Amino acid sequence: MPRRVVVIGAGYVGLTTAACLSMLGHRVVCCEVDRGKVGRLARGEVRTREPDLRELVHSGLREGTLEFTAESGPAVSEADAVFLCLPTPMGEDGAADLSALESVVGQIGGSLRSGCVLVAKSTVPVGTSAWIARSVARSDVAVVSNPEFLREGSAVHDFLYPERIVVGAERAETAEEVVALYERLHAPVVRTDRESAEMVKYAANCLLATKLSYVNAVAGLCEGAGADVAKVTEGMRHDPRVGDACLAVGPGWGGSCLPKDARALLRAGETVGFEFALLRASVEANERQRARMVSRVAEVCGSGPERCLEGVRLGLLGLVFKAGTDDLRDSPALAVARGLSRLGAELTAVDPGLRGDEAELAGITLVDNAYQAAKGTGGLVLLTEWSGFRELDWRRLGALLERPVVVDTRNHLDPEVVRRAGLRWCGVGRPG
Ligand SMILES: NC(=O)c1ccc[n+]([C@@H]2O[C@H](COP(=O)([O-])OP(=O)(O)OC[C@H]3O[C@@H](n4cnc5c(N)ncnc54)[C@H](O)[C@@H]3O)[C@@H](O)[C@H]2O)c1
Ligand SMILES: O=c1ccn([C@@H]2O[C@H](COP(=O)(O)OP(=O)(O)O[C@H]3O[C@H](CO)[C@@H](O)[C@H](O)[C@H]3O)[C@@H](O)[C@H]2O)c(=O)[nH]1
Repeated sequence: MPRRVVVIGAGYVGLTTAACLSMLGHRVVCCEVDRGKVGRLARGEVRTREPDLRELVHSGLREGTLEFTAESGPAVSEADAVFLCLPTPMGEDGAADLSALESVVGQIGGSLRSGCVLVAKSTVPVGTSAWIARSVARSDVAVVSNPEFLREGSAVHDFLYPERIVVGAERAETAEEVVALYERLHAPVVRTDRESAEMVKYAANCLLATKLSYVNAVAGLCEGAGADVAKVTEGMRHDPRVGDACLAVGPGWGGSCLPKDARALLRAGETVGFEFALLRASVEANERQRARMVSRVAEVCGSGPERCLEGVRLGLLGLVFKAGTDDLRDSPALAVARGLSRLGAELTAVDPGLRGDEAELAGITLVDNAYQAAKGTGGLVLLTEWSGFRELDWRRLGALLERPVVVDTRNHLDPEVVRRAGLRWCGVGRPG
């Protein structure tokens, strides 16, 4: 049955949720504090780089099932369900910063329609939904935890074809109201209490992070032992208990979620007297992985016996945290770039996801293509796995480079193709 839904926050999660729920037949109002963004979205200008998102927003606007506003009051007073899709970034002590959530809950609590369900979709520490319920302090409003599992770069697809929908509620009837919003998705539903739903999200993200740290560590071991991590992971992935996902080595894991969620879970453990040593080791291994990639580039591209990078020009292929996004938040690629810069390297980069006006790029020259990035440099460093990097003309690149070498921190390129063009290819955990 079509419902009146309000989504608060028009970021990756909020805008995707709003656009997809309107596509599923609900009447959606998306509230956003950034008035500039509201104006742009209302005109159909979608800057979030996600496949199919612009088309869904356009269709919702055209059909009149999707609206954008900066004023949440009128919309929430008529809504059957209000989704909180607000940022929960890392606070100073590592815990999730809930200030955006606190301020919105304080603002809207009194305006919610009687019978409305307030849905916490942001990633929040265990106990937050119960806290929201206490703050709203209304027996006629239910608070439900419904964490989101979409990945950037495939947000719309992940929302519309979820592996599972997790709904944590105090009462079965309220859970069913949220489940009904998604009925057209035919996804498996996990019904639970609010606290367990909140924990599912952290436990899942932190397991993925730990798996990534593990595979990066196996790559390090392969180097010393003379094994090839590509063959090792190929041999592992056939076992369904290991699974196919998160086995690609890289310069460490990053993005807006995994690092902050790992820190938040560690902090949450501390507050209840539980030292999550395994997770802490994963976080530390991830820091070492980023540093290891900086050292690797210095070994290969540095000069003199010290392998010094002072004044060495390097071309970087990719800066965003993974291919398919424009997101630089906690990007391992950017962290490695900064590490190289601290050692005195001069950096030119290309990234198909970036426009060039990003503040985080301080000191890195962004150019339009890999050939410009390579020209006159003492080596290329591949940091993000954009598919276009596989199609490059390596002979042409080799001729432009002062030193024909590429450090591939993601084992993304075909080493034979690169070598046939006369360049040295250095991967991670692989011979060469
Ligand atoms: N990005 C992801 O892939 C992803 C996936 C699953 C879950 N999450 C979680 O979802 C939550 C949101 O993440 P995101 O990546 O969409 O964040 P985001 O930073 O992309 O978007 C948040 C939006 O909320 C807006 N906002 C801030 N304060 C507001 C207020 N008072 N009123 C209205 N709007 C306000 C911001 O302007 C911004 O547009 C976080 O808890 C995150 O951990 C993110
Ligand atoms: O085989 C892999 C897979 C990922 N990564 C890296 O790991 C990080 C995270 O990747 P990914 O999980 O694809 O990105 P996100 O979009 O941040 O998605 C994660 O974080 C979201 C926010 O919580 C969750 O909803 C998703 O389920 C969870 O996968 C990135 O730096 C990737 O480059 C690898 O190095 N190798």
